[in-house]
Amino acid sequence: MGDKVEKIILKSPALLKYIFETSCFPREHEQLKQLREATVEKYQFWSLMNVPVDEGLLLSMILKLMNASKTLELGVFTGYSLLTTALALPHDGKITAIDPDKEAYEFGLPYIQRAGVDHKINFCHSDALTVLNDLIANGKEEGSFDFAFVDANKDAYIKYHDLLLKLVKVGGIIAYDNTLWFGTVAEAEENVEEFAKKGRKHLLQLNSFLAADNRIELALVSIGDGLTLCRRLY
Ligand SMILES: C[S@@+](CC[C@H](N)C(=O)[O-])C[C@H]1O[C@@H](n2cnc3c(N)ncnc32)[C@H](O)[C@@H]1O
Repeated sequence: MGDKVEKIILKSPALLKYIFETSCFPREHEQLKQLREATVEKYQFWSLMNVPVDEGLLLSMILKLMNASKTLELGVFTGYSLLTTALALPHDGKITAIDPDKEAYEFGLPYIQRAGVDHKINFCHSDALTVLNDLIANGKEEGSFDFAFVDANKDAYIKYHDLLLKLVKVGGIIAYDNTLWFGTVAEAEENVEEFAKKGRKHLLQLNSFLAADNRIELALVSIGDGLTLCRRLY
């Protein structure tokens, strides 16, 4: 399936090359570059799970614009978006990062350490639903997070949404990755390759759900594989 999957939504290779070469690669932090390259070498096809460089730069810009200092990261893998976030937060910033795959996180950890930002990360080797429910149950964390980046199992995004709306402060952002699912959300089901069908269904449900949710302000950005930004209104 590898050759057929293009995660990046922009389908003009020349324009994509131009954007990456002029504005993205020259601005990518050295440790992010090394992490991205090492992830490709080790994980081959699955390295596509790292957020692409242009999306990383956008996430960094958003975090800095909103002066975020406390965030949640659901779905870490080797940590491209995690390192991006850790670099964007102030020295005393804190990230609760959750993933049941500790091995991938540990693969990326030396790059995070070399960037000098590992002290900002609390890695939870767990499933995100458990950690989010625990954070709510402990009674001190509701409304305390500035930002949440959700790039984990797509079948639970709607469940995460209700919990995250409790944990993120009013005015805070919940960002969902892969909301255009290789562009398949706009294709008829019979034209979608088998491996993409399940995810497409979950993302179609999420996109309709978010569009009707009056608790948030919404912007679906066609960058990477689609990034939906939700700002908590009340
Ligand atoms: C697309 S990758 C994350 C990529 C990462 N954001 C990056 O930029 O490198 C998805 C990750 O979600 C994790 N995941 C799967 N199920 C999960 C769950 N229930 N809770 C938290 N993370 C989960 C997987 O182990 C995988 O590492």
